[in-house]
Amino acid sequence: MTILNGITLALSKGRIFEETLPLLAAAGITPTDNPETSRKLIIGTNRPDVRLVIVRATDTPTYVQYGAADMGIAGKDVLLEHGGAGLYQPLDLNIAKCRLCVAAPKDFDYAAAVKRGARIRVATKYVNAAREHFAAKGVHVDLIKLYGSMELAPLVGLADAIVDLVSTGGTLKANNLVEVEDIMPISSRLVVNQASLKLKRELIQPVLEAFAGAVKK
Ligand SMILES: Nc1ncnc2c1ncn2[C@@H]1O[C@H](COP(=O)(O)OP(=O)(O)OP(=O)(O)O)[C@@H](O)[C@H]1O
Ligand SMILES: O=P(O)(O)OC[C@H]1O[C@H](OP(=O)(O)OP(=O)(O)O)[C@H](O)[C@@H]1O
Repeated sequence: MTILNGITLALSKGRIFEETLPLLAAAGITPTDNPETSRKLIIGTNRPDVRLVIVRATDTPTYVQYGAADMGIAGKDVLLEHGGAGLYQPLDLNIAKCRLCVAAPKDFDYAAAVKRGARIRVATKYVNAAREHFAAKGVHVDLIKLYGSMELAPLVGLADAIVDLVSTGGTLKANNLVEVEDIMPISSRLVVNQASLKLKRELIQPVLEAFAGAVKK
């Protein structure tokens, strides 16, 4: 349940939590525990009217959609798969930046396979974004849903290619894969429950403005 006289913000551990700390600081919010070391899933802050809930990155939009959290921070990749129902997305926070791309083993000629209209087996966690991308390009694919370690799939014959997030390119390189198509840039967005925005505007609006002022261009 959300706190009636306050706001609940859903965050995932790791890069989103770390990169959100400066934004929270700009809004005058300091968490009282570190989710990396604490096992607590509800974390208080220096402000009695603001609390954090620690969720899986892919679950953030769901908590906010159903009002279990008033606000949250989620990657565009996650929002594309969720669909965005019930969510207001007022702000690109420009954090957790990476890109969604198609990658394949060095010896797989992706361009040639596309050209001859072959059916390509693609493993990914991002089936909605992948389906849309390949449909727009007229590429025939069989999508295989995975929940992580996509880079392994082409190495063991599960797929010809993958759709995954890339940042430094280090993970692709370590697994002898190369990027063959860029799909879109990814960053994390602030999401707000549409009802909370109306009912708790006086609490949410200042946080929104502080975040907007602290966003790095
Ligand atoms: N290598 C990366 N560099 C920068 N940002 C990234 C990178 N990988 C993922 N992200 C972004 O950070 C978000 C959170 O990633 P994180 O690794 O914390 O969760 P996850 O392991 O992908 O999700 P889940 O725990 O639900 O499986 C992703 O949704 C994406 O938008
Ligand atoms: O291009 P790079 O800088 O190597 O980053 C890309 C990797 O980052 C993400 O994984 P993450 O680090 O989130 O691991 P996880 O999916 O196991 O959480 C993504 O799924 C890639 O595997």
